[in-house]
Amino acid sequence: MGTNRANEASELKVSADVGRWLPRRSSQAADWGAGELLAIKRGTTVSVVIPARDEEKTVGDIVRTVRRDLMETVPLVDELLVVDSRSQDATARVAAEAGATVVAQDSVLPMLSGMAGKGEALWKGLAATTGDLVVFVDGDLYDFTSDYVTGLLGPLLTDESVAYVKGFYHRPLVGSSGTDADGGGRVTELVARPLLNMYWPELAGFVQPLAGEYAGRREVLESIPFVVNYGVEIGHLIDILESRGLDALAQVDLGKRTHRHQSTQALGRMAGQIMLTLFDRLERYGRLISAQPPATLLAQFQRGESGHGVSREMVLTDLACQQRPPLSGLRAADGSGRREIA
Ligand SMILES: O=c1ccn([C@@H]2O[C@H](COP(=O)(O)OP(=O)(O)O)[C@@H](O)[C@H]2O)c(=O)[nH]1
Ligand SMILES: O=C(O)[C@@H](COP(=O)(O)O)O[C@H]1O[C@H](CO)[C@@H](O)[C@H](O)[C@H]1O
Repeated sequence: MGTNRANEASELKVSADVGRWLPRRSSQAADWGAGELLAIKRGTTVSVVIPARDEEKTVGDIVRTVRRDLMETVPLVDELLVVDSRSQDATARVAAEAGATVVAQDSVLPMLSGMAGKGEALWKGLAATTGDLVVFVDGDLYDFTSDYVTGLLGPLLTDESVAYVKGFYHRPLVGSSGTDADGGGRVTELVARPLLNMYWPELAGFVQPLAGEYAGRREVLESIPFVVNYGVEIGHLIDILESRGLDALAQVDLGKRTHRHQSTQALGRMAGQIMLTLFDRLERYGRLISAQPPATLLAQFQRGESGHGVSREMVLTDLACQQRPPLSGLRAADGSGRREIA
């Protein structure tokens, strides 16, 4: 099997474009200090948006860290919003007590019927904030530091040709039997990376294409649709590549990222959502025309009362790729010209 490490002389190589992109658009969080960025920031405003569904255990520390380091000590961040994504726990209270502005996902743009999903929370967070630059940080992180935010802002504040920055990190998989130092990112390694390398090899240089920490210019984020479920990240990457080119994208090494892990079956549903998003983009951008559109119903089997002759419970989920339109279109329709339209 033709396998080689990139630094060995061998016939296998990523494309010349990716080879040029990697050193030019990859950096480290340590390259960007909060004080230096504050000096560069001037009139540019920054919003941090945290999508949070049932994150009472972790969201408070993340909020306190952003407030302490990047709003009180160095006022780099102007707005800190937690989007309470239909939580059943004390996420909203914990986030508010820690100093965040909190908005219920379904209360944003209430004229629209609410939808469930991470992408919905992110899109509503974008609508409910006003910053020129928007930083998205997951609410289930255990080792978040404010370097995540300064690292993501660095390329955006120092290079106007950069539109969108993804974090990357080592991703331990923490389980009951111990920690696998690089076992995390299971859907990334098993689904997203292989498919992106097959159909969008221009994106092969992204170390963590599904990273939940990323930042972008508002005008860019408001110009693209948001898949309302876990397909949101892969949808962003493909849409921005197609609309603005690879050089508008960058990535920053944020060190290590530990987060709450979902079950294998939950990741199966996530994988299906990501695949359906990718198939939707394959059709949208003419990279693959399928005679038969993929089905969206996923059947999974769990221990449970017998049925269907297989002595397991069959659990059905519709993974359809539903999406919100670019916010810029809503704003135009709203006619108010107001940046915040929620
Ligand atoms: O419907 C949802 C699903 C997820 N999330 C949040 O999105 C982030 C990433 O989701 P999750 O941890 O479930 O994904 P994973 O990191 O396991 O891939 C977390 O802060 C979740 O609370 C959300 O706000 N709404
Ligand atoms: O990268 C992945 O494979 C998944 C699952 O990570 P783990 O295997 O639980 O470490 O996590 C990411 O994927 C989601 C879909 O794009 C993002 O929304 C999450 O923020 C990100 O953690």
